[in-house]
Amino acid sequence: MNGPLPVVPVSILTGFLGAGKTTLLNRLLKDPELTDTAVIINEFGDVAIDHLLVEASSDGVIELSDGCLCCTVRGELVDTLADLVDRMQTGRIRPLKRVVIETTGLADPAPVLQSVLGNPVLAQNYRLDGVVTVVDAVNGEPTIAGHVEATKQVAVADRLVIAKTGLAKGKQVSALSAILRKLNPRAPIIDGDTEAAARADLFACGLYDPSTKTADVGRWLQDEADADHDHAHEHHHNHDHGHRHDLDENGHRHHHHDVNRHGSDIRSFSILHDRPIEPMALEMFIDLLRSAHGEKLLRMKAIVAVADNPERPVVLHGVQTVFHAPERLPAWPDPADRRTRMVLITKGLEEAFVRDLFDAFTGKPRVDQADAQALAENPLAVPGMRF
Ligand SMILES: Nc1nc2c(ncn2[C@@H]2O[C@H](COP(=O)(O)OP(=O)(O)OP(=O)(O)O)[C@@H](O)[C@H]2O)c(=O)[nH]1
Repeated sequence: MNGPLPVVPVSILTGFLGAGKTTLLNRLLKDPELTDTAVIINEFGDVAIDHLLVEASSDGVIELSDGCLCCTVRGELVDTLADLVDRMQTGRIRPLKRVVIETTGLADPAPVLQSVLGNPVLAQNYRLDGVVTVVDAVNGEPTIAGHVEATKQVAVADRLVIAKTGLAKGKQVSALSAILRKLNPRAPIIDGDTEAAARADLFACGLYDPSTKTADVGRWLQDEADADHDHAHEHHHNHDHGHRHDLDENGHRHHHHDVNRHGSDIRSFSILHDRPIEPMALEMFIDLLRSAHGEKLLRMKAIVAVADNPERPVVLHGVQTVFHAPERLPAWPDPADRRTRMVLITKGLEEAFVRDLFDAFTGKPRVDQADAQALAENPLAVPGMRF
């Protein structure tokens, strides 16, 4: 390619677990204005599902499922952005018009911003063109109250999109809007069901300017810039280790090592299953998990081979106590891998318990475990949850 490449705008799409980021992205990617957009998805956990569900051409979606935001950001994200420049320069891909980075729901957005804003090499080819934060109309208020990451995601935003307004009750949306306004006085609040949330210009925010945000935002970014220096040194010695980071109540980040733990009791794990699952067994497993432990289930995402039609997998989404209506896909996104994959992010709920429950319903025998028949006698049911 001749001549310098145009500087590519980078958008950050964030929001807590299950808020509706991928749904919004899928809608936006239908806008022809967003052709030649690269999407970088960072998933928390060891089995990635999101990239299968983003309806863009597969070579336009890059998956970073390292699981650790600050490692990913300092390493893989920067490498990925640099690699895209290289591919554009050597003509292997067409010049990109935009890059969208969808963070994990548990992401502290400050390190993501800092790595794009603060990297002198990337700054030659990219400019940070704004942060879009999705907030769940139903779960948003308790989520912000309970998770400092969610507060930070709101505070750094240039645009706040409230998703699932159609599911909200009473004054839920106005109460949530008042909270958002306090945390972020300037960002427009957009109803996710309106046309404004379906057009590419949602992403065109103009050069990211922390001075338009609350004083907290500037402080968090400064913390990251300072941590960058120490962290680079630390990683030089510890690169192969897992990693976790906790935020204290002021949003300061502390580093620890363990790949799938963000808080002391937050865990991510996955379940893989080779054989199609009977619809009834699946239904009962979900019913029991949701009704008995929904509060501890921050997120559940699954692509499932159901025995009644294994060629057409079912996608399941659980967000705390809310289970969304299951969706039948027309076919497997990757025909070479038709295994059931389930990713769970829990707070205070043990992996072994969930695995045993799943095994009981899918027929894996265990002498010390109630079988599916016994568990089936539990009369709990989720309205609308039928396969
Ligand atoms: N009714 C309704 N459901 C929605 C809306 N937005 C998202 N959902 C549902 O909410 C669930 C989670 O949506 P996703 O888009 O996967 O959420 P996410 O923020 O990408 O989730 P993570 O990547 O796990 O953090 C899915 O079942 C969606 O269909 C909305 O505006 N209205």
